[in-house]
Amino acid sequence: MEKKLKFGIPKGSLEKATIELFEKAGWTIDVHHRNYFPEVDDCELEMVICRPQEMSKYVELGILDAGITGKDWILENNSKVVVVEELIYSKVSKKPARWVLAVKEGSGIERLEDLAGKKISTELVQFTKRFFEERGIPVEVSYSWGATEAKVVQGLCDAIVEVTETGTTIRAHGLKIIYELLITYPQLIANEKAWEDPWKRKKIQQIAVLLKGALNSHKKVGLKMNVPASNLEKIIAILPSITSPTIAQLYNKDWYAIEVIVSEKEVRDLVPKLLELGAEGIIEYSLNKVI
Ligand SMILES: Nc1ncnc2c1ncn2[C@@H]1O[C@H](COP(=O)(O)OP(=O)(O)OP(=O)(O)O)[C@@H](O)[C@H]1O
Ligand SMILES: O=P(O)(O)OC[C@H]1O[C@H](OP(=O)(O)OP(=O)(O)O)[C@H](O)[C@@H]1O
Ligand SMILES: [Mg+2]
Repeated sequence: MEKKLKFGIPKGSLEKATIELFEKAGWTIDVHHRNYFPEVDDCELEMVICRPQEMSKYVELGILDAGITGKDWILENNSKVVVVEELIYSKVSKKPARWVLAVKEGSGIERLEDLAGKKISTELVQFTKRFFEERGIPVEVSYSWGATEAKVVQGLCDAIVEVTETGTTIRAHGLKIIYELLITYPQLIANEKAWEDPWKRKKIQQIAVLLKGALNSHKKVGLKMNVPASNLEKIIAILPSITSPTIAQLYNKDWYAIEVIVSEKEVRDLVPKLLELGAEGIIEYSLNKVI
């Protein structure tokens, strides 16, 4: 029988970034209009689009073998799953999403203790309840279906526990962050039984390595150049190489070819220095993966 791994793609905030990451990693995922079972160009994979809030429950139950969701929802659900890899990406940036406690500017609420007896609105109810219980601060936590920032502005609650990436929404509502509860990244999680199955584990690891490799190549480029033997050491000394440089002697010449991976923004300062030291034929190329 043909083997397949059932893999969950998060719907919503992370969907686009996740599909783009898979593309860079080598898998094309085609989402057909209003269909939650996208096509993927790998007969060993079956993709399912699933709400990130529920993903860890499905992975824990084995309905999905593996999937990607935020650390926040795994903690909220208290799910028993294998965390295979933390993947550093977000909705629009590589910055982490942060769950913060925010209040109306001028509310007089400055510290966690000031919230005793007050109302908090959030999507992350269980996590927030546990957070305040552990600190012995009695608060009333109620579930918000979204657009949470508006609720504190309207006076429906005294504070919110909300996720923020760029800070735009918090700023747009004139809110003030008074505490950071959790930094969250997407995590690749696996069902415990699936992880014990050698075929499934290998497939999950293949995905993890390639997704990580695709993320590692972010804002990095490859540089290739020829350098005279007389300046080889000087040139190597100024190369901010992420990996050790590859060096090969050119045929029949007192010259060497050097290849390095550097961060994209270092190139503009590096190139003039390399030219000064006699480097020639400098080539910069983009990278898909760094593994
Ligand atoms: N603006 C954001 N920037 C970065 N990450 C976010 C943002 N909003 C949500 N996330 C992260 O994406 C995951 C899913 O978010 P969330 O639970 O809010 O659902 P959603 O994808 O935003 O759906 P919807 O768009 O319907 O609200 C969570 O792990 C969360 O941390
Ligand atoms: O810091 P920022 O970059 O502004 O991002 C934060 C906003 O993004 C999410 O909203 P989402 O789009 O998920 O809407 P929702 O309120 O319907 O969940 C989150 O709930 C914040 O409102
Ligand atoms: Mg949301």
